[in-house]
Amino acid sequence: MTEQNSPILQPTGTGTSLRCDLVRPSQQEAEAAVRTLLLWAGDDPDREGLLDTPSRVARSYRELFAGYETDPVQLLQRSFEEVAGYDEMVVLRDIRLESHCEHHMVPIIGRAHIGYMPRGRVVGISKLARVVDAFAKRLQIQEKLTAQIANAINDVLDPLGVAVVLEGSHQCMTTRGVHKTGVAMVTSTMLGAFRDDHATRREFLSIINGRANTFEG
Ligand SMILES: Nc1nc2c(ncn2[C@@H]2O[C@H](COP(=O)(O)OP(=O)(O)OP(=O)(O)O)[C@@H](O)[C@H]2O)c(=O)[nH]1
Ligand SMILES: [Zn+2]
Repeated sequence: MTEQNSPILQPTGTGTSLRCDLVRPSQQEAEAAVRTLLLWAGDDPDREGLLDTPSRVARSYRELFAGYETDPVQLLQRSFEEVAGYDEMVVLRDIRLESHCEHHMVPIIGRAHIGYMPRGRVVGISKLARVVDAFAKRLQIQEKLTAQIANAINDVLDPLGVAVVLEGSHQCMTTRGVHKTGVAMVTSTMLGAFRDDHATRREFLSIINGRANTFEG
């Protein structure tokens, strides 16, 4: 099924706008779907412990997939020009990453590292972490997530360059399927100076590698 005709809300293109032509089912319909899955798993949705599970899962989905409600462009709109001529790279490393893979709907846990070379304007650093969440709290593959974060920062801030590196542990590989633990998927998108200038890229990579490289998957 292609992105064009997929019946779920999802980002288009490089990923800052959402399809709005899709109708969200009611809470009641979502709960009925969870009930069906409980039966499918082989359990009894009417036993005491599972009675509230459909409504909990529906609420939990709102939280886990809150990124569909967030506009990353808006998050990056507020920037500051009073930086006393600061024109070196800004790096935010080890941003906790929590996402869900679009194939199995199980967690991807890891870290994001973001660098950019400001062109006279900087953004509040928490906004970079919020942009990670805006895209991560959707159904994702890691390559697309990486590109979306980098492209959003590049499009809105128009910096001299952007670098995004993600390290992710995919639970669809650790708790099911091939069952390989301790595997990190590493993806990167380098734009502008980080793509064209080897020294800039090296400086960024040495900054993000200057610490213990472990995370809980
Ligand atoms: N490239 C990429 N692959 C991913 C990502 N997350 C999960 N996958 C892979 O997506 C693939 C889906 O493959 P399928 O053969 O359709 O699904 P499956 O039968 O459940 O595959 P197994 O996981 O091998 O059991 C698997 O190889 C996953 O490891 C991701 O972020 N990027
Ligand atoms: Zn998966």
